[in-house]
Amino acid sequence: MTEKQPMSQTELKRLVARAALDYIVPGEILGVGTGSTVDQLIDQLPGIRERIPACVSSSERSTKRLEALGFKVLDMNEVESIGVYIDGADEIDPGFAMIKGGGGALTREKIVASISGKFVCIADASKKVDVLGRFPLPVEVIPMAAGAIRRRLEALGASVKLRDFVTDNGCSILDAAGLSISDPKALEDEINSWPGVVTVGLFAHRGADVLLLGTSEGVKTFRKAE
Ligand SMILES: O=C(CO)[C@H](O)[C@H](O)COP(=O)(O)O
Repeated sequence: MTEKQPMSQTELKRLVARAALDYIVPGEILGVGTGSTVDQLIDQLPGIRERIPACVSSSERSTKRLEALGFKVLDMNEVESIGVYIDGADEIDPGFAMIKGGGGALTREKIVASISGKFVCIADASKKVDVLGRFPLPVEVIPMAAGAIRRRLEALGASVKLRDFVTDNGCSILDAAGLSISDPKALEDEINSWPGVVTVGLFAHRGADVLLLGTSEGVKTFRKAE
């Protein structure tokens, strides 16, 4: 008898992406995030094309992929609200606060999420943690402030690296490792208050509403407590 092989991370991502299709409301504009899990989602959207009149995307990368598949991508200024936003995460805690921005799209992700009624997070099981901070926290900054923000993050105990990357907004990203984030809302507020910070990749005030987690036993669905 052949033993069943464990699913690869890519297969888990495909699985949760497929499960997210059920959350798409026919006729509503869809908010589309960024990353390898979302790429799996985008690749499955043509199968339900007739349900999606248009999308709002959180990055040039996702926009290109959506447009290549023939989807209409609206500028966010043309849209007042979005029903459902589907995106991945680098980490998610039991309160549904997330670290995002591993792919560098944190600011636009936060903007699109802010006008979305429901945030559906799609992630493989490795992303679920008890306390945020194992994944380095991305902070998008105005380039001239990078040194000052780095020092402030180091004062919090982080070890900080400047990412070799320019965001879609023409800004820089600092990755702050070694923070154990027990109060994500307070840290989100604090870092966002520093002059020169565009966005911190903590999504605590606007966390996820639904988590679709890809596990070896299949997709597990978690809903945020009211
Ligand atoms: O926040 C993000 C991009 O800015 C992504 O959602 C996050 O990095 C997860 O990516 P992946 O699905 O590739 O693991």
